[in-house]
Amino acid sequence: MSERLRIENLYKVFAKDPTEALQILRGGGTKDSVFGKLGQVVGLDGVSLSVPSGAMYMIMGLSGSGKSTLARCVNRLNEPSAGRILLDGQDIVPLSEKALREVRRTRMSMVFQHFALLPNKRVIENVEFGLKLRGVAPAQRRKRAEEILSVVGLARWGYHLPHELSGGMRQRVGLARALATDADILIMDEAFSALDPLIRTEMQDELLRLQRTLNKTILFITHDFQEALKLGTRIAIMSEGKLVREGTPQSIVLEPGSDYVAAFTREVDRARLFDAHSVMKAPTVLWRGPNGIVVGGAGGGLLLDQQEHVVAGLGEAQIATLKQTGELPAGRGPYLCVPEGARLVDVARSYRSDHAMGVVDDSGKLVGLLGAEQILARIANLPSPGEAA
Ligand SMILES: Nc1ncnc2c1ncn2[C@@H]1O[C@H](COP(=O)(O)OP(=O)(O)OP(=O)(O)O)[C@@H](O)[C@H]1O
Repeated sequence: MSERLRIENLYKVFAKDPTEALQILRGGGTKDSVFGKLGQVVGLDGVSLSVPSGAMYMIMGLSGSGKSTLARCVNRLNEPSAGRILLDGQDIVPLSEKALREVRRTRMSMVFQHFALLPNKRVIENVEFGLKLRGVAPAQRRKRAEEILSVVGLARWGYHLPHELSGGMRQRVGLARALATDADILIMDEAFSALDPLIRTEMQDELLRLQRTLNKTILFITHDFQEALKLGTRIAIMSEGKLVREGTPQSIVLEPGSDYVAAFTREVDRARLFDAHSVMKAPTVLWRGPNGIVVGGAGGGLLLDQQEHVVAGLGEAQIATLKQTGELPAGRGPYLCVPEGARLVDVARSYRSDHAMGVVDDSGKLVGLLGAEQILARIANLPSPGEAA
């Protein structure tokens, strides 16, 4: 996946002259030590990250950790004190105010927590707003706004005023306004945090649905780890202005790397987070012949064709015979195959103790084998069987 946004050693000190604070930070000092010595607040302390094109990239952390400052530096509402922000390879930090306005108008859109709609303008005019700023002709922008309102499920609400809509609907308008400009980067700052829990879940599902077709690069700020896990393709966790952990949701829960991050992961529903790929074992080849390949697994084995697609199961007795004789025995056993992206909760539902279970990729090729022990160990957060504690 190509890189859309890259942040290199970004610092933000809220001070007229950040020189001394930067020296302290670069010399290993902390946000606290800068405040203690200089009375200056550090927003960002040497943050570097890379956002792939099409990512739903979550910036997560406790209040005051620097999430909003990071987002505001990216769209340059905050002036970075040092560092580079590369948008498709171009550093936007040194850009003139005029060039910056152009970047903001055409390349990035914001969705805010409290919607930031114009209260006296109808919904459709709010959605058109970014296009108007870009100088798009009235008829054309109206058509685009109508299209995008129907994408977010508000086709019938265009001629209402924002206050006539519920909170969830207003946030759909905020989303529609951001999507209407066709900017490829969306910055969503706690966009769903003000919504009631049920509406919030609905909006999260809606965003996931939209993202499947829109494929935007989304920087999503949240203080809610569950939201980060649900939406994120990658998560960056911040503390005291620093980026303390970055990775996929599964990798962060598996290896938090610090007590600060581990504290977020305790309540995670592992069965819904982890997939078959994350716990499967590499297939062990037991036999290879002109008619296929036999690989071993819990509850028996699997017979594969030469393309490594599963064609049959082999029971434990048949595997024992094969091991004794070195010949492929007659008779076949039951088997199951699950896609590598299947969540463990669904894998567990289909599990049968007397079936060998294969994990297959999109083309149906076997990529791993799965037994009950691996599934249970991951759900219970125990070391996987065979793994050191
Ligand atoms: N304009 C400002 N002037 C001075 N300090 C600021 C300013 N904006 C933010 N800060 C400070 O920078 C630090 C990071 O704040 P920021 O708002 O980025 O955190 P956050 O993780 O987004 O928190 P929250 O979830 O509460 O919004 C905090 O210590 C905050 O007090």
